[in-house]
Amino acid sequence: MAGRAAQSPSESRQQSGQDLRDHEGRDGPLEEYYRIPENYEYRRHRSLIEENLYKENLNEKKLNEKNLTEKNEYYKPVARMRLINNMSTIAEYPSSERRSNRVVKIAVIGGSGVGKTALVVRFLTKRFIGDYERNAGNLYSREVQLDGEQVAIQVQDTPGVELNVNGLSYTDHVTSSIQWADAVVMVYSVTDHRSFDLIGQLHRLVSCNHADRSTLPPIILLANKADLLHVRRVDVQQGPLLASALGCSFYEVSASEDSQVHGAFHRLCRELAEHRPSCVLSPHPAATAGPEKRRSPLIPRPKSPNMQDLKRRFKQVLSAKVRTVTSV
Ligand SMILES: Nc1nc2c(ncn2[C@@H]2O[C@H](COP(=O)(O)OP(=O)(O)OP(=O)(O)O)[C@@H](O)[C@H]2O)c(=O)[nH]1
Repeated sequence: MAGRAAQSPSESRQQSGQDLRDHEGRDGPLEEYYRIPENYEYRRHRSLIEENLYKENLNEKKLNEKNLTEKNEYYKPVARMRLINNMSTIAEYPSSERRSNRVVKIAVIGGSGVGKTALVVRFLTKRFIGDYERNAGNLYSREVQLDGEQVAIQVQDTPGVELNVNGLSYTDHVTSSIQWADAVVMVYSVTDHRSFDLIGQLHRLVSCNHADRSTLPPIILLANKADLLHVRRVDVQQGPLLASALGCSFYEVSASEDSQVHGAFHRLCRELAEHRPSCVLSPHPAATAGPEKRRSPLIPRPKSPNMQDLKRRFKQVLSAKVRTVTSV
């Protein structure tokens, strides 16, 4: 472990940490924990608007109530969406009471758009993100039970690597993630032969950049998007053949259908435990560091799309009142 970067590549970029509690893919704790409370300002606006509109026009009040209902409904899905969208700002170490002593660091590398982020999010939250947004490299964290031990798994998502005429094209983030990691997940998409073609070179990149150059870290190869049979471009046999040539485990997975994703990540953690049984896992920083800085427990409240409208209407109501007072 000597010589490894103590901090994750994303650590310095994390502006506002948020806790990721044990959500195990269940809606309950997730909603409960990430629910965004109505704030005072909003409640004040709402009551004033309701009161005045009721006096002014019943139909308009109905319309306003509809808006407010939509607004309240708006919070829940947005809160959940932001869990996904803001995972890069989630604290590396959950402030769970069940604090783990150990940390497993995994880097996920592969071509662009192969589904790295979708796989990480699927593994950590059991949810699928259908939207594509090119990522610049985010760190995700979750606590799990691994062979009876509470372990913090940190997964470093990395920007997509490209293959061009000069060879591999990648950012420093990719190499620093490999240096930081205890284990590596290489991903290609079965729908994109180019992403498969660069796996051999990615493997070389890992062997050149891993902190402990004498031995390779545990590596698994994932063939993602297995659900997209109709646009398949990489034969079923090619993946296992390449994996055995490179000496790594192979899984054909689908982040979209949650096929094999969890099993693959768990297998990697087990391999890691077998690989270095005594010093396999980095000690959890909290176990060695002083008291942890307190982090804000909630995700920043999203801006309401109706707030501008509410403010405008609020002003209208007030100016109407002023007019009434002046005319009296
Ligand atoms: N059908 C299907 N779509 C998937 C699967 N995994 C990912 N996708 C979709 O593929 C697109 C790219 O997924 P991402 O997870 O953003 O890919 P990425 O590798 O992180 O991409 P970069 O940020 O460019 O490196 C998204 O639209 C995902 O919804 C899968 O297993 N099946």
